[in-house]
Formats: sequence, C-alpha cells, structure tokens
Amino acid sequence: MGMNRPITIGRIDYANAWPLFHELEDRVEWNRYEVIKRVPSELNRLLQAGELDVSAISSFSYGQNADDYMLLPHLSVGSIGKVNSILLFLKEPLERKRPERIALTATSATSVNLLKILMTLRFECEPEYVTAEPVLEKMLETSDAALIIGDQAIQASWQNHGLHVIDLGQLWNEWTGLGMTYAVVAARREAVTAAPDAVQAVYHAIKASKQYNKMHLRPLIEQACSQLGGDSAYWNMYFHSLQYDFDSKLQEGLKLYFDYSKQLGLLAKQVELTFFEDQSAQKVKE
Ligand SMILES: C=C(O[C@@H]1C=C(C(=O)O)C=C[C@H]1O)C(=O)O
Repeated sequence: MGMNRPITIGRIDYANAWPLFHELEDRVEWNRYEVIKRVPSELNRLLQAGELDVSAISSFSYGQNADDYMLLPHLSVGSIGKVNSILLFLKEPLERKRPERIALTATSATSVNLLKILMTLRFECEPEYVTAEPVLEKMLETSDAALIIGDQAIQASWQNHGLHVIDLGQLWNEWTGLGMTYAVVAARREAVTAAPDAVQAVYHAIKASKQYNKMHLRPLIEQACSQLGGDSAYWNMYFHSLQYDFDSKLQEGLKLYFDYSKQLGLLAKQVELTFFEDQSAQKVKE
C-alpha cells in the first residue's frame, strides 16, 4: 500500500470553486501533494487519465466514469435556482425564435449536457451544437446562441450587449422544482485503494477549507473584485447563492439529470452515487 509519488489534486480555475479550495495548501496534512488548477473539461480529462488522484470535476464526468470514481461527501458546486455563471446568450428570445445553431463552451461538460436536456425535453428543440472557445462575440459570429460558464459568463452578464440571457440553473429549477449540481469532488478508486490515508487527508483539507471560507468570505470577495471586476455586493450574492454541501435535495436533482442524460443517450448507463467513506467518522461511530 501507499504511493511513491505526491498525491495530485485538481481544482477548478473559476471563482465558483474558491470557497472549496482557497488556502487549501495550508490545510493538507500530508507531506507530498500537488495542486493543479485548470478549467473543468481539462480536470475531467486528467482525472480520467489517472494523472490526478482527487479532483473537482464536472458532475457529468462523474456520470461517465462512476465505476472508477468515488464521490467525496458534502462537497459540490450547485444551485437551487439561479447559478449566475451558466448562461445561454441568445440573439433572439427563445419564445420568438428557436435557435438553429448553438455554440458551446469547450470548458464544460455538465452545462452543455444540461442545455441539451432542456432544449430537447423542455423546448422540443433540436439545434445544431458546435464546440468553441468561450469568447462570446466570436461564438455569435456563426451561431444564434452561445453557452458560456464560470468567470467569463459572469463578466459577459455585466456587459450591455443587448442579448437575451437565460440562466440554466433557474430554468432547471423552474422546470423540475429541484436544484442542480454542476461540479462534484471525486477520487479515483485506485487512489483510495492504494493510499486511503492520503485521500482522507485531502478530503479533510477540502472540507476544512469549505467550512472556514464559508464563514470568512471577505478575502474571497476582495480577491474577486480585484481580479475579475464587479463589486462586493455582487460577489457576496454569488458566493452565498451557490450550494457547496451536496445534501440529499441536491443529490435528488443530480439523479434526475443523470436519468435524463441516460434517456437521451448522453450517458451510456444508469449512474449510482457512490461515496468515499470518511474513516475518521467511522471511528467516531464505533
Ligand atoms: C457554476 C459553475 O459550475 C461549473 C460547471 C461545470 C460544467 O459545466 O461542466 C463544471 C464545474 C463548475 O465550474 C460554473 O462554471 O459557472
């Protein structure tokens, strides 16, 4: 047992994940580890390839690889209603004209499939989808609508571009009555088998970061204002509206999303949510 190399941790390179990862490095009680910061689609690829051991990933990517992964409990990025950073920008309102071609950001997996579910089942609309770099003006040169996520979506929402904007978290919530989880934190089962103590240490560090950051949002809000723009009222609202705990209500929303994904052939199999067992919690129970 054990690992002859550092345990590798992937963190999402968007503000939405700061409350999980800000100052994580100060909390990892494991001597050798490495933190890698990337956009979600890149983290999805690295965890799948075994180049990461534990990572925040798109929840859709968990659905694709559930046999190889375990979810770290009580960790997520989700929303019940508006998410504010997963936005469809349309040249014409959806009620007036169904888009024929939609450009999808190359950085996402959950949101692009969420959009496909909503378009097909909610609006009975089957547009052509094209993947593109998340640059709104460029995407709209050749498409009727564009989906972007994360910091770029937030910044685009502040511009006065005259486009119609749909928040996918809000649309999902109005349609299903449920919340949606866009990102989860997963460990490779191989890593759990080879180095359970290292995975446990990383899990505790992310949980401790989340607990601390939720009570101390001020430095995150200040960092967001200076790095990304906007004012503290905006970032206060943003961090407070995101759901980081993956409680049973949010799990219910994600299960429905996986069921629809299976129904539409976006996922090959039914998905089970399998959780890493917190060893220290076990010990306390005994
Ligand atoms: C809230 C967000 O959640 C995210 C959306 C993801 C996806 O669509 O695959 C993955 C991780 C999160 O960053 C966001 O990016 O704005």
